[in-house]
Amino acid sequence: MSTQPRGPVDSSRIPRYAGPATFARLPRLDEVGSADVAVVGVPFDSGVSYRPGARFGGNAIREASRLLRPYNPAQDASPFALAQVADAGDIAVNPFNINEAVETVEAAADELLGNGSRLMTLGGDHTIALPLLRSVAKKHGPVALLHFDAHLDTWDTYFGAEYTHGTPFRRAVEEGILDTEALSHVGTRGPLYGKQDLDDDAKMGFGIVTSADVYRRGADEVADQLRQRIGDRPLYISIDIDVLDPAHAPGTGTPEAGGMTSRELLEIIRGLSSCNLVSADVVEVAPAYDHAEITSVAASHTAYELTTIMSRQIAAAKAK
Ligand SMILES: N=C(N)NCCCC(=O)O
Ligand SMILES: [Zn+2]
Ligand SMILES: [Zn+2]
Repeated sequence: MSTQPRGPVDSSRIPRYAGPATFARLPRLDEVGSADVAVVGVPFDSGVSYRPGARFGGNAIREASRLLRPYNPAQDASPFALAQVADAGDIAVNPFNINEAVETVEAAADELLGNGSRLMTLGGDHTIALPLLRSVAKKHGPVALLHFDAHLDTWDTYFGAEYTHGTPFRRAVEEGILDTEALSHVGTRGPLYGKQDLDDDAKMGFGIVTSADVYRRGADEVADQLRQRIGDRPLYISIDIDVLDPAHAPGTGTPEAGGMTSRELLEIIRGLSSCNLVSADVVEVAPAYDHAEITSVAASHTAYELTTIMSRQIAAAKAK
């Protein structure tokens, strides 16, 4: 882009609580024409196995993101000046037909990615990671996956349904859209259906860094290990906000005790800033169970760090 990116509304002139919410008060995509990073919402939660409400997650994250500021000291970058980041609004998905919804998300992602954007998707339940990965793989080939979640999400079916929030990554492995040399779950914990869940997961190629591992080894060491595994492969990061302890993210549908702190999550992400991040999602924010925006604030900062990584890389590529 020859012109300077258009950044967020200036919160020193227009109070940050005024006006309709876009992510980080950024311009809408239709105001700037095209974007290097498109922030897109997917208000869909028909794939959940327990508490519903993640369909409201994207807008809750946008509301909570009003307080984000333009300079990110943790990555020494001004993400919205380095690249054009814009809010692409929501993908209008059918809440009554999961298969159709999955197709709609894939088609919408194809269009945004086809216009040269990287995607920062705000969920929505975790079902939507599958069509997003399909779309990213069409562009980049099989991608490395870093999956932050309390859950494996490699289960097979629920009530006979193959597209649910507990099954996206098994489907993705079956479809050959993931690089099975570089698949990791981070933050896993809690009861499973049986030991077989772990055996199946390992056969698919996943490595696991549990929530307890993060606590014992610390964020820097975990990030180092993940970076080595990923190398320079195109990377997709999928963040289920229930990776955080319910104290840090009460507003979610399937909470599990013993999770990571938001500080640990943010520090691990920052430690991945040199990775080739091609797109990312933050999912499973269900504001009806939230208090004082605890969960949506954590999610907005998570998306901010991910966006910063993408913007820095876009700027570095343009400078070459
Ligand atoms: N992806 C999330 N958040 N949860 C999956 C839980 C699936 C289950 O109920 O066993
Ligand atoms: Zn989960
Ligand atoms: Zn999940």
